[in-house]
Amino acid sequence: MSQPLEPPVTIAIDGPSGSGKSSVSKAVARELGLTYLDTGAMFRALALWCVREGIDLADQDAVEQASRTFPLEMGTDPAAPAVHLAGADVGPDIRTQEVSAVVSRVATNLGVRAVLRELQRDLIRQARETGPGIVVEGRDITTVIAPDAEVRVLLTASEEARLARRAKELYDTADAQALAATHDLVVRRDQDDATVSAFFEPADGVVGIDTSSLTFAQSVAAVLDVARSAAPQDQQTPDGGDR
Ligand SMILES: Nc1ncnc2c1ncn2[C@@H]1O[C@H](COP(=O)(O)OP(=O)(O)O)[C@@H](O)[C@H]1O
Ligand SMILES: Nc1ccn([C@H]2C[C@H](O)[C@@H](COP(=O)(O)OP(=O)(O)O)O2)c(=O)n1
Repeated sequence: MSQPLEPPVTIAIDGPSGSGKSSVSKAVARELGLTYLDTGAMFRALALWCVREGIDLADQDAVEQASRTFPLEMGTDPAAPAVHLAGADVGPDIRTQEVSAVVSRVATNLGVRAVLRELQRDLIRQARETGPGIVVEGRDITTVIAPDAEVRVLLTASEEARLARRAKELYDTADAQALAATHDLVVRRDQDDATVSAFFEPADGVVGIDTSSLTFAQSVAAVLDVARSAAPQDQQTPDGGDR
């Protein structure tokens, strides 16, 4: 039997759009009794805030300034991961196609990334100080935000599988029309996002899991297997070879 995970633990999960990050991360957090942070929701909330405040997304300095002051509150309960702006629940608002279409403009702003990086690290630190740990998902968690996480996973899936999942989610079908409508929200967005983060190939020490031909339950089980077989840090080889 593998070594059990010893708290506090950070499970970092990255991957492209539709690879299963959000749904799998929430399920893993619930199963292991950990909290959950959706870092994509932070970029989405900032994009929504800028749209509502009339801040030009092309004005890099203005958007960076907004990222320092916008009234964001992130919930970390995996059963109900709420996102609030100025006290109002914006969970559904940040996932509209309007926000999805522009969020990469905010996420590719390097000033914004530096500001949100500190917020994300603070939330991880708090979770580790006050509980057994956290599952954090995004594009650069395994590489930039928490490269020292006890468990690091990159979820991937073929473009075809990812498009079909998103189309089914949005249009309840993956017919040709739905796939075409989803293309911009998945493929174009990933191309843009990949200019500032590397999330198509696992970095050194990161376990890659291809979910293309897995069911949702199998994807969750695969990540739980990786988590449960991660040896405590002090028992790992210097090059992380036993991850
Ligand atoms: N094998 C699978 N692994 C993960 N998610 C899957 C799988 N098959 C279908 N899905 C579905 O794909 C959709 C996209 O998953 P999501 O977690 O939103 O991805 P991401 O956060 O990476 O964009 C969800 O509706 C999810 O339930
Ligand atoms: N750590 C992160 C998380 C998300 N992003 C970007 C990538 C996406 O365009 C947006 C929204 O991310 P989100 O994970 O919600 O996207 P999807 O679940 O794939 O639709 O933010 C990022 O650049 N870095």
